[in-house]
Amino acid sequence: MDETDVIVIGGGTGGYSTALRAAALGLEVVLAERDLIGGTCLHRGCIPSKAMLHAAELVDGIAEARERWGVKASLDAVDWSALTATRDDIVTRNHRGVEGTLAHAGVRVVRGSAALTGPRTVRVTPVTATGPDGTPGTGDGQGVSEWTARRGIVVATGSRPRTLPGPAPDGRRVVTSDDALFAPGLPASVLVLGGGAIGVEYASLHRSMGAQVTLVEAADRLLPLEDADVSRHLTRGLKRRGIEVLTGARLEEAEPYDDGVRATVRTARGEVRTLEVERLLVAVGRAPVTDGLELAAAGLATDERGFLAPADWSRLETAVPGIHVVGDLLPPPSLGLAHASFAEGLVVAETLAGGTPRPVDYDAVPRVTYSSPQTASVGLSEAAARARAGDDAVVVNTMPLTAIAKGMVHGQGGIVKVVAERAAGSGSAVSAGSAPVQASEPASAPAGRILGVHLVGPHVSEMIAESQLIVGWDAEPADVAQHIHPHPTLSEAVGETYLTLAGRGLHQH
Ligand SMILES: Cc1cc2nc3c(=O)[nH]c(=O)nc-3n(C[C@H](O)[C@H](O)[C@H](O)COP(=O)(O)OP(=O)(O)OC[C@H]3O[C@@H](n4cnc5c(N)ncnc54)[C@H](O)[C@@H]3O)c2cc1C
Ligand SMILES: NC(=O)c1ccc[n+]([C@@H]2O[C@H](COP(=O)([O-])OP(=O)(O)OC[C@H]3O[C@@H](n4cnc5c(N)ncnc54)[C@H](O)[C@@H]3O)[C@@H](O)[C@H]2O)c1
Repeated sequence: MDETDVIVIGGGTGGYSTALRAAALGLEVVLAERDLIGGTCLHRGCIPSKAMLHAAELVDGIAEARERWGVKASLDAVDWSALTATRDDIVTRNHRGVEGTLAHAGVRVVRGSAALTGPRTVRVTPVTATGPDGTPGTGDGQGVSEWTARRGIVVATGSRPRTLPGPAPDGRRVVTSDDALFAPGLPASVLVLGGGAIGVEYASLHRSMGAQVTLVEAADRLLPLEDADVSRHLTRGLKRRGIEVLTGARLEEAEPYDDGVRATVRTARGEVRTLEVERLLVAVGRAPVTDGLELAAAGLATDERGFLAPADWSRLETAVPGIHVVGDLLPPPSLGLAHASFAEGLVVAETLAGGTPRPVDYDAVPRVTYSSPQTASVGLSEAAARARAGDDAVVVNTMPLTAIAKGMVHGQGGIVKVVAERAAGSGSAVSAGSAPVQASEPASAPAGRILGVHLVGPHVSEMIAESQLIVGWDAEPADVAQHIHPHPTLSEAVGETYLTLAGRGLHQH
């Protein structure tokens, strides 16, 4: 049995970030990975999907150039194999980069499937499989190894697509987000089941590439965890692009046949619709991965949904002292997002090195959907703010992006919505479409601390960063309003929204 300071199980974003930070703090780290370093995000999630969505944006640009700007351009065809080659090259280069960074940091990567054998011990059994992109992972190439962790063990085994009873994914007609990447091409028609981030992004991608798309969501709105106005404006934007959006709808039956899938959907109004589509893409969430981990050997068990919950959220430490958990294996309020897992990795590594890092503030983690239109949010939705602080304690200011010149240039609609605490002693409320706060009354500016910011529209993924600092630093509109936004940019709409909430509105009326 070999000894090390820290053993990390799983080399996705959660695991490798923990390993890197722990090594940087001088700890000896072993990282066990049974597939490819980089995990879901790099090989089957964030990176390949955003690469394809970038190509989709270029395709949409051709239509916009022709229809709005008089550019005599047309789309001949999308060469799927060229598109996926570029995508895979980006993934491969990132994969090599992360492996190189780990090696440089001195992290020892052991290729194999890890199981707990006690509260401080792990066994790693080699696996022979290569990853989905065919690239072999790195490792020591040794046989079964047994490790004792002097400081602690970090479980970062992530998640996989959740499937439903009914036809199993076959990689061709019924697919998950994993299979959709490696399918030989894009279908002419698709039913996307699930209107969370994956469903919305893949519906958007397929539509850009010319497919007929029906998006079916069981809840009464898309992105049901986001602010209701985000769902509303996103739905409007997707419908404008020709995507059929059915919310409050259920898939009753799906029957694969030679060339596709015959699906029966019950709509919110109780109508039964039969759709024949080339592909059914199931995007109904992700399930935590713990198979082969042998948690019980360390005295651990998952919760009823399969997550490994920490007993101490501030240190992300389980009920067994010294065993920590990061990433998609965590239940809510963790968010199933790569950047949340990076933050969790930092907290756990610094804890294991003897520090007392600030816990992750899940309310302040930005959430982005890279569809067309995009959505980007941070902090509380209006409903959550009202539920937490009370109806009278909240003010809201919403501004359409088309109210500013750059929004008109883009011509895609969208909104900036800011949710804030009502300032003490302020009587007036600001809300969508209401009269602006008078500039002559700056002392009675209605808004205090900013609780949430919600954006829908083009490029808003790149615009959320300032609001993330504003929410994270408990800023008030008056603190922000004096900082000037460049003209003409979409970000001006954010600045103008804060100006109004500070009682100094310029253009908003
Ligand atoms: C289509 C899609 C798009 C996404 N887009 C985004 C996005 O744009 N932005 C964003 O923030 N998030 C996005 N996500 C979510 C993001 O991918 C996850 O939150 C993130 O990958 C979680 O990282 P993790 O380290 O917890 O788990 P994973 O990345 O799943 O890594 C876990 C690793 O553990 C390994 N493992 C499992 N069991 C064992 C074992 N017993 N022994 C050894 N190794 C083991 C696995 O092989 C895997 O490599 C997306 C997800 C999907 C599916
Ligand atoms: N841009 C991003 O940050 C990004 C992109 C993709 C994925 N992710 C993350 O990956 C994870 C998985 O994403 P996801 O979209 O699969 O999961 P999700 O849980 O976010 O959304 C799943 C959706 O499917 C719906 N649903 C469930 N069962 C259904 C059914 N039978 N019929 C119709 N609808 C049904 C749910 O109501 C929900 O809205 C999430 O944590 C997500 O945040 C993030």
